[in-house]
Amino acid sequence: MSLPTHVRLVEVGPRDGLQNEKQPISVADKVRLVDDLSDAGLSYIEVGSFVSPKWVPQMAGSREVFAGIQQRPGVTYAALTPNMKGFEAALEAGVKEVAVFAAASEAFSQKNINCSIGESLQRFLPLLDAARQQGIRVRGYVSCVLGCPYDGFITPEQVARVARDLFAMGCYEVSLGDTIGTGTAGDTRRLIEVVARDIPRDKLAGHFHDTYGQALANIYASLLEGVGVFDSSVAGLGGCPYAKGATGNVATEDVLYLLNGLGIATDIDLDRLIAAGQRICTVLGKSSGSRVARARLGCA
Ligand SMILES: CC(C)(COP(=O)([O-])OP(=O)([O-])OC[C@H]1O[C@@H](n2cnc3c(N)ncnc32)[C@H](O)[C@@H]1OP(=O)([O-])[O-])[C@@H](O)C(=O)NCCC(=O)NCCSC(=O)C[C@@](C)(O)CC(=O)[O-]
Repeated sequence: MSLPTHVRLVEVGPRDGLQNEKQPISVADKVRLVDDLSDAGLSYIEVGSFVSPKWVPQMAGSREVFAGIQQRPGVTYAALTPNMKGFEAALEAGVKEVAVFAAASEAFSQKNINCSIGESLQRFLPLLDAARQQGIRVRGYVSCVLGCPYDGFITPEQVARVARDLFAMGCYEVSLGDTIGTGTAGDTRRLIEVVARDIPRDKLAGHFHDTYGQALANIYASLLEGVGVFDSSVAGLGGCPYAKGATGNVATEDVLYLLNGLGIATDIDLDRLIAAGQRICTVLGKSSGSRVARARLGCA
């Protein structure tokens, strides 16, 4: 299979990247991050989540962040919504695209959203119905596709069942999340092969955490399998509050460098992206998780 000529990057830094940060981050800093990312050319930005503030306190200000950002034409600003309550809050905040999130592992589903996989899918049904009526697009996530922090090994067939259900329910795209970053390129190819029996490859996305340093290899493997959408996080920020020890998503800067090297178009400006990452890293008081940013800034 030949490589795609264009790839869409879904920037999850403001959501996945920040949700696990313990220190308070001001709405102004979050707004600045989102605006910096759209300035850099990102066309899809996950801005926040409408989840319980008791579960993920850092996302409590998502409504204010949506109110503060400059919404540029052609850019999708999305939010996670686990249930109808979250969906309604997102609508009130003017959100035009949302994502629901399920897991391939029962234990992770319980820890993350306090219900079984089956119950989570039932919860999403009215949300997807309401979204259809309102003309809101819904993206679907499946977590733990290449391993679970509680259940360990996950088969591609387990993932395929949940992905197929999300797609059949009306999610226009399903993002396959290697939540704990243990997957390898071989695992990734086998996973896509199995999931693609039910879902067209151009409706799949890859979401790779870089815990074991395999994320770029897994993205390359996914490209070879015909997947052309990847989630990434500026400066490699992040981690999941319900997956202890998991590091951030693959850094957007590093993915962009890979894609540029393959001659795959993205319309993203690497220098501006690095600057956006540096600014938020300064706010957080940490160094960038992007190898490319560190090399370019002379601090590799
Ligand atoms: C799903 C629930 C709400 C269930 O949590 P629950 O406790 O079972 O919910 P409940 O319906 O029993 O309600 C309990 C309380 O939460 C409130 N509540 C209920 N829903 C909402 C809402 N939407 N927004 C705000 N508040 C809400 C509700 O009003 C009530 O408030 P109280 O009466 O106690 O004051 C909870 O477990 C939750 O919020 N979980 C979110 C976890 C999360 O955000 N995890 C990180 C995102 S997933 C991820 O990072 C993985 C991903 C996507 O990146 C891919 C990958 O890497 O794998």
